[in-house]
Amino acid sequence: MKYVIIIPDGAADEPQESLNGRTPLEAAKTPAMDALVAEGVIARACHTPHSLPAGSEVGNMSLLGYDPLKNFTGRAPIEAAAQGIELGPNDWAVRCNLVTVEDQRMRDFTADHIDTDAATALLASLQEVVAADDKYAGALEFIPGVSYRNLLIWRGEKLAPPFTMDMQHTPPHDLTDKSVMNDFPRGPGSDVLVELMEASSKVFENHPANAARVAAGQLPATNVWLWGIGLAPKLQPFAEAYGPRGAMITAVDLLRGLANLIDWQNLDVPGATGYLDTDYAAKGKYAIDALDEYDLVCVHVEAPDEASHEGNCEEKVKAIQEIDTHVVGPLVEKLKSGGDWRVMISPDHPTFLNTKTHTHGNVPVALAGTGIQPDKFDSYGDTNAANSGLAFDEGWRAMERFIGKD
Ligand SMILES: O=C(O)[C@@H](CO)OP(=O)(O)O
Repeated sequence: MKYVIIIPDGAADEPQESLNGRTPLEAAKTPAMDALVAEGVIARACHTPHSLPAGSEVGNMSLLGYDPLKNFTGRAPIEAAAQGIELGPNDWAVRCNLVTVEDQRMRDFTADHIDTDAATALLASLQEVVAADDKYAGALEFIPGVSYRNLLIWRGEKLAPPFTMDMQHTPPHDLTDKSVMNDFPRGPGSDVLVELMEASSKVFENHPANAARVAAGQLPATNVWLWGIGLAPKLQPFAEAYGPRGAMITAVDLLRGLANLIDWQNLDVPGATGYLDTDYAAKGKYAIDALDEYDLVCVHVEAPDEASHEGNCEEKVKAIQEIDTHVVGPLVEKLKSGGDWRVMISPDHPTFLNTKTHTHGNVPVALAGTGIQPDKFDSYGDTNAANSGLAFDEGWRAMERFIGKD
């Protein structure tokens, strides 16, 4: 049996006035996804339990078949796993966005999609300041990632951090256009993170990397925004838990990290950006090739989520259509030319265009292929999922149904 999972990140949404009351998934032309539902089933799943953040970190863990209520220990340590960063039992990882805050409002949680070189230069300067300050005892390491997605590692053996998981922190993509005043890290032990954010403002203010950005008509990175703290998780290898040997295609460290943690191979695809300009066709092609080698191939596409964070309905619909044309269609054609197969399509969480952010709630899940008896639905979308008799209230259990273990 060959298995394919396709994750259109954040694709689930509410009905939109501009789409005549349809949701983006319903308005998009998705013949390949609709055909899968027509020959298979549509269900709904909740991948983000209410007691946890409605984030991709929780949603994707659940989607890959791991109960987040038992396994989730924070977002940043998953991203650290993507970079092969070893975390000891007392080491904390913290997500370190580069952001643009203006007049205490979150103008851009990506600092205008800052380029990786500028991000690296800014973080290197911040690292120098922190390294020279004895009170941090050499315990803090700012690690550049890609663009605005970076990390801070806090080595607990050198200096026990004052915070715990009880500290509250807000993802900057939840703050677009909003005041940041009440959303700095807060609660016991948070002062040190607020202090680092303030220190970064001073270091970045007159930094040459920012000067060059402003001269080029781009927004500067005004400071780091720290969130997503956590300790290293331990996940059972997927092959041990479910059987198939998997591979992941994604542009973002969060999914790469999850893949590393469950012992899947990460496959690099040139042109995969994690944004609206990603090369959808390249992702589809690499996934097709990977099926020759792996039992299971997962393709994650970040674009629908990014369009939602920008409140851009047209781009969201377009991203969904591109996924259908260049990823779902060609992959299903390849699967049907071979032996037994199954496909699952599921977003990780809804991302509402209206609020520009994630929300808890159900996502539509399409399941099709060998041994899956069709239901009465014939198109992929949020309303059909809501009306389906098949629901995975614990979203991670959809994997058991997909693999045939339930
Ligand atoms: O990586 C991130 O910072 C966010 C926004 O880009 O991603 P997601 O919305 O998928 O959590």
